[in-house]
Amino acid sequence: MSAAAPDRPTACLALADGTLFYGQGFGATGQTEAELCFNTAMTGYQEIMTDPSYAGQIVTFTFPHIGNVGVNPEDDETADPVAAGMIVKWMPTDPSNWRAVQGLDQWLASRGRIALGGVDTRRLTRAIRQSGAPHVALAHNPDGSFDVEALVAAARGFAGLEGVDLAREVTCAQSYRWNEMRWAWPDGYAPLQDPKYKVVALDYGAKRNILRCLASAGCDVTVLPATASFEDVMAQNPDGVFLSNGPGDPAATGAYAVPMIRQVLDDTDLPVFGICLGHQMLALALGAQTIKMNHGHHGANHPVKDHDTGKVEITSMNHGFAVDAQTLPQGVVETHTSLFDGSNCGIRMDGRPVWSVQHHPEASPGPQDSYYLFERFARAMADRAA
Ligand SMILES: NC(=O)CC[C@H](N)C(=O)O
Repeated sequence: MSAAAPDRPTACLALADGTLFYGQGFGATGQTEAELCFNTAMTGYQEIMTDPSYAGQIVTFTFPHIGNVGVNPEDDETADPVAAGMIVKWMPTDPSNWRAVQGLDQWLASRGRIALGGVDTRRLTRAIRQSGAPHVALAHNPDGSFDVEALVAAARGFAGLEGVDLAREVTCAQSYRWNEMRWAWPDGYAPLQDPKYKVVALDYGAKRNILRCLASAGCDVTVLPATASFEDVMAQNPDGVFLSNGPGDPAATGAYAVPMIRQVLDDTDLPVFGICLGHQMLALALGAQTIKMNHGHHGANHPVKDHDTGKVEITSMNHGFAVDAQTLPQGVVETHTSLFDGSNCGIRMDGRPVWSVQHHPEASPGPQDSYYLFERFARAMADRAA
């Protein structure tokens, strides 16, 4: 199939500035509004689409061949796709992989997610880089008729992600215990074995592989809803507290998450570990500020420097906000920075086992260079118990 827009387009993407991209629709029909980002990962589209951190966003994949391996039940990061939609250069071909149970097209359709294929994703990516992540409306209509003015108006009407607490929408309704470890060939996910540390994980939109990595590092994880109180956390009698990734504006989620984290820091000596939104929550609780980035970081090959060891880790990234390193208070050390743009990628409290990173060490999808952070968390809990 051609990468050029088909003669009779069945989907249309409108940017708030009025730019239009026509192509071929797949997945669900209808219309959706969101912020648009691009992701440079070459693999892992199913994990990306089901990462709850993508709520409120449509993902443009810069890698042109997306959908080739279909979808399977093991690679979901949560029960349903959470990204609002997807944009690809080439229309997906029939899946060819022994793990596939469904094609990407049917999977998206059955889960109500709209997709657009056959557009020039390089042009779209350049537009995002130059002008910042745009607000967009994406319509898929098999009869090919589009009210373009209404579509542009819908894009302009999208309120954006700033000030929006999306963690509340994707968090679990009730607490639960996690009981699965990381994937190991040939057996797949093994059940939790011999956990040594009791960990409470605050679910702001947690990816399953984070919970698996914690389990593989020896943690018996109880997942609590994002709005859990300090008392709810302490009722679990934890050895450590984990703050998950998640969607939306950290400042908005911080309105209720920060006071709880502050109390953990003030009233306990528990090790604390945060990832992505959890990193931003910890930074806010320590008195720093977060900022909206131009087009964020979304990919699986981002170099990050660990200042403690001098080592560079190749990481998985997905964030549109960042911790403003200029606002880190005394007693908080910048531990990691992005080698792409120098933005903050990690902090730690001086002299305490309290730290967090902006990147995704669970790497689903992505390289596994940063798994050591889970083991470091386990060691901190062991040291505290000793
Ligand atoms: N992956 C995440 O946890 C993302 C955090 C936050 N929503 C951001 O976009 O920066």
